[in-house]
Order: sequence, then structure tokens, then C-alpha cells
Amino acid sequence: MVTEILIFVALLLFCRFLIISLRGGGRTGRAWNPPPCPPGVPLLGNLAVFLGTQPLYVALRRLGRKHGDVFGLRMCGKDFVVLGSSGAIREAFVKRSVDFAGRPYMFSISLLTRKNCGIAFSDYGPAWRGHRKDAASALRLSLKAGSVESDGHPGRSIAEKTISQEVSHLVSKMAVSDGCPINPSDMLTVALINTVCSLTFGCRYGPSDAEMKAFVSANHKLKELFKPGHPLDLFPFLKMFPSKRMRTIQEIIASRDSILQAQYQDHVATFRPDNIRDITDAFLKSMQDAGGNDDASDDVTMTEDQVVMSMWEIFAGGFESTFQTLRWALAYLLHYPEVQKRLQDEIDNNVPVGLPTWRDRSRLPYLEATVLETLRHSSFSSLNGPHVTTCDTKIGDYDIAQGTTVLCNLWWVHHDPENWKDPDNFRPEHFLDEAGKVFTPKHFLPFSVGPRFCLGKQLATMGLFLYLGGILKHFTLACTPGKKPPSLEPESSEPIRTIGEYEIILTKRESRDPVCLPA
Ligand code: HEM
Repeated sequence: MVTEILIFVALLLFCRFLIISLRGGGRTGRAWNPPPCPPGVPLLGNLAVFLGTQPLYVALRRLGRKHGDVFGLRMCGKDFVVLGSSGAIREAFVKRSVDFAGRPYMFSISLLTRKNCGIAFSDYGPAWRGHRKDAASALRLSLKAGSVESDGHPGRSIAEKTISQEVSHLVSKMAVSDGCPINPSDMLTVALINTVCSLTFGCRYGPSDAEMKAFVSANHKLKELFKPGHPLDLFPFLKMFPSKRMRTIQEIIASRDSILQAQYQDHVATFRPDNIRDITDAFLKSMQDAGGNDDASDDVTMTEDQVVMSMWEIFAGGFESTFQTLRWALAYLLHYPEVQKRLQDEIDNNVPVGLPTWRDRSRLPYLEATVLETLRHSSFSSLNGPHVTTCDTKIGDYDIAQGTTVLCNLWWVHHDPENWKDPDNFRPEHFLDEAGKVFTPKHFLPFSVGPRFCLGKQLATMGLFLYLGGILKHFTLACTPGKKPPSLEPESSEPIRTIGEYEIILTKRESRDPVCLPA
């Protein structure tokens, strides 16, 4: 039976391969000019590039050096185009935004997201536009300045207050380590989980909460699912057979639903439209408002699945990316003590009392530049989220067919010596002009660009700034005596770049104001 199915699939792929091979020249009467494509093998195409042991972004840089900043790949009958320069990425995502705004179908992601509900994995169309708008306005509510303060300045947003509370908790927990080596992941996990939980559904967890721990460990496995070319995505019928990927998907769904579904039910039971407590309430309000709108199509209306998946994306995206980027930041400081010293001097001179606030960033340009340099150098999301073309389109002189999956090599854009002076070194100066003011070079794209750019860009940048500033105000970071700083090579070859576990020693800076728990 299995052999027959495999033969059938091979025949299907062969037919598709023939159709694609014969397509050149036949599209519109003029010559079809596809991007250059490295030679592949019949049927499988360039599958070897996707399944090699090298990280995909490194393999794509090697091919880009030979074929240019726009080149094609084929895998089992599917077309890919790889963009390796900020110019090509901007042309695609900004200039021809709608043409490139789709999301490719991946079987495993569809299983995970209740058939691509939510924002990040839903294809381009009215439903995605509506849900993205709802999520953006929910986030805007958290980021909206609070009432004016006594000094006439705008008050802090709910997001900033929430993050600052968690920074205070973190700093007081760190103080207890008192010079003993610690793994920063444990404390950062609790702090960042509580930041996103408070914002998303108004709840905090203790450090040993079993439900939270299961959720975090399942969340870390998410990155395994994002690599294109997995057999389960190429041949969904393989779901009939037990596999590590199917087990991972089931584990993530079980732990996610045990928390989020319960939070959803609680919020529905206690919802009051005149008292929006958190992001989940803001989603429920959109759902209620759309319910009263007879013009809203079923697709666009927020459903229970849409709300729960959107909660999860804010939660999972917000936690994992900020958590991993902060771990990179602390590791860089162990490698570059002179950057740490300069940061501490800047904070001491400009924020003598209390923790740095978001409003202080005009006075803390080196801290802001360090956050941006961490995003550039670590390039957590090395290949961006995959997009798919929604119609036949172009980049430069090349024709790109509808349905082509688009991969952007953000890691390479961030490390190309054409774009950056000394790109492999960690230098916050990459983001400071001659007057010492922060600027963002056009080659800096950690959050992508165009209609699908990261929804959490502002929240993430603010979180990284406040966490890093708070930690450095109170502690000096060092390696355990006799140990080297952690390797700056990512721990695996996944497109999501994470650094391996490491230890640090935190020494209290005695001259600082005392660490105290938030009220
Ligand atoms: C260091 C932190 C972060 C980085 C580096 C990052 C990076 C990215 C990237 C590269 C994309 C793909 C954009 C594209 O496909 O063109 C993305 C999408 C997204 N991010 Fe983030 N992100 C971060 C934090 C966050 C946070 C805190 C949230 C939640 C509040 C969030 C929510 C999302 C969502 C919902 C999308 C999907 C957007 C869409 O498809 O329309 N991210 N992010």
C-alpha cells in the first residue's frame, strides 16, 4: 500500500515537474525570464540545499554569491525565490507589496494553527487584513501613552508599566544569586513569560508553575517546525505514520490549549465592553463589534479559533523572540566588556535614580544602539517568515510566478560586508551617526518590511531596551572564573538562530540605589 502511494506521488510530482519545465516562454507571449537557478536533480530539484547539514541561511549565502541577490530554487515541484539584499527585499515587500504578501501553505503549520487561523500564518486576503488590523489596534491600546504626568510629559503606557514591573521582579531575583553562577535562561523565562501573559490575558506565573513550564518547553520546540522542506510538509499523507514532528505538533497543541483555551473561556465569561483589561478583551471586543456588523463576511469575523490563535501568536511570538534576543544580548556583553562598561557609564550619567524608562532613550543612545546591534548580529529570524506570491510578478528584470515561495536571507543582509563595516564584530556604533545619535541603516531589517512586517516591533524594542537597561543598572556581568564566554555560534542549524545555554556571574553594583520589589 505504501509503495503504491509513493509511486502515485512520484507520478504527480513528475507531471508537475514537466509542466514547470515546459512553462518558459508560454506565459504571456513574451519570453518568461525566471531568476537563475542552480542545477538540481530530476523530481527532487534542489532538495539537497534544504536538507544539507549547513544552516540554510549559510547555504543560501553561498549560492547567492554565485547566482546573485535574486535566485530561484526548486524542491519537489515547488518554486522558491531567494532574496539576499535589502534592495530586492524592499522591491518585493514594499514596492510590490500585495504581490508578495501571501503565506505558503505548510501542512504542519496548518495542523498547529487550526487551519491557519490567526495572523502570522494566514494567507493574504480580507481575513488576514481584518485580523491583522484587530491585533494591531489591540497592541496599540497597550502601547498608548498613559495620562499626562506631573512634569507635563505623557504617562507610561500599559506595556511599559508591565515590562518595568517585571524588570523590577527580575532584578530582585537576580540580586539573590549574589555572585554565584546562574543560567540566565531560568530567570529570563519567568520574566518574559509574565510580561506577555500580563499583557495578553492579565495573569502571572510563579517560577515553578508546572503548566507554565510545559508551555515554555513546547514553545521552544516551535522553531523546529519552521524549516522548509520537511517530508511531512511535502507529503502530508505521512501524518498517518508516527513521527517526531507529529509528536512535537501534538505536544505544542496540548500545552498551548490547556492555557489559552481556559483563558479564552474565562475572558468570555467575565467580558465587559466598557472595561478592556488586556489584549484578549480587545480581541473579544472586535469579535463583538463584527458580530453586530451585517456586512462582515464569515471569513473576516473574529471567531473563537481566530481569537485563540491570535492570542497564541502574540504570546508565543512575543515571548520566544524577545527571550532569545535578550539571551544573545547578555552573551555579547560577556564577549565585549568594553561595551558593557560604556553602557553602565551612560546609564549612571543619565539615569542616576530608578530604572531606565522608555522616555529616557533620547538620553541613552548607546543602549538603544546596543539593542539594535543585538538584533542585527544575532539575526534571530535568519530567513524571515516565508511569503508566497499572490500573482505573476517581477523583481528587477526577473519574472516570478504566482505561488512561488519567497525566502529572505535577513542574516546575510545583516552580515554582508557590502552593507556593514566590520559586520562580524559586535559594534553598537553601526547604529550611531557622527553626532552620537541613533539611526537605522536601510540594510537593517530584523522585523522585515511591507504589509507583513512584525506586529510586535515596538513592543519588542521597548522590552529589550528596558530589560537590558534594568539589568546593567544593577549588575556587572562576567563569566564564571576559568570559563570562556559562550560560543556565539547558534546551537543548531535551524533558521531560527538561538544561542546554547550558558552561565553568568552577576555582581551587584554597590553604588546603585537598592533593589526593591515592585509594589
Ligand atoms: C526580537 C523580537 C522580534 C523579532 C526579531 C521579530 C521578527 C519578526 C519577523 C522577521 C517577522 C516576519 C515578517 C514577515 O513575514 O515579513 C515577524 C512577524 C510577526 N511578529 Fe515578530 N518579531 C519579534 C517580536 C514580536 C513580538 C513581541 C510580537 C507580539 C507582540 C510579534 C508578533 C508578530 C506577528 C503577529 C507576526 C506576523 C505578522 C503577519 O504575518 O502579518 N513579534 N516578526
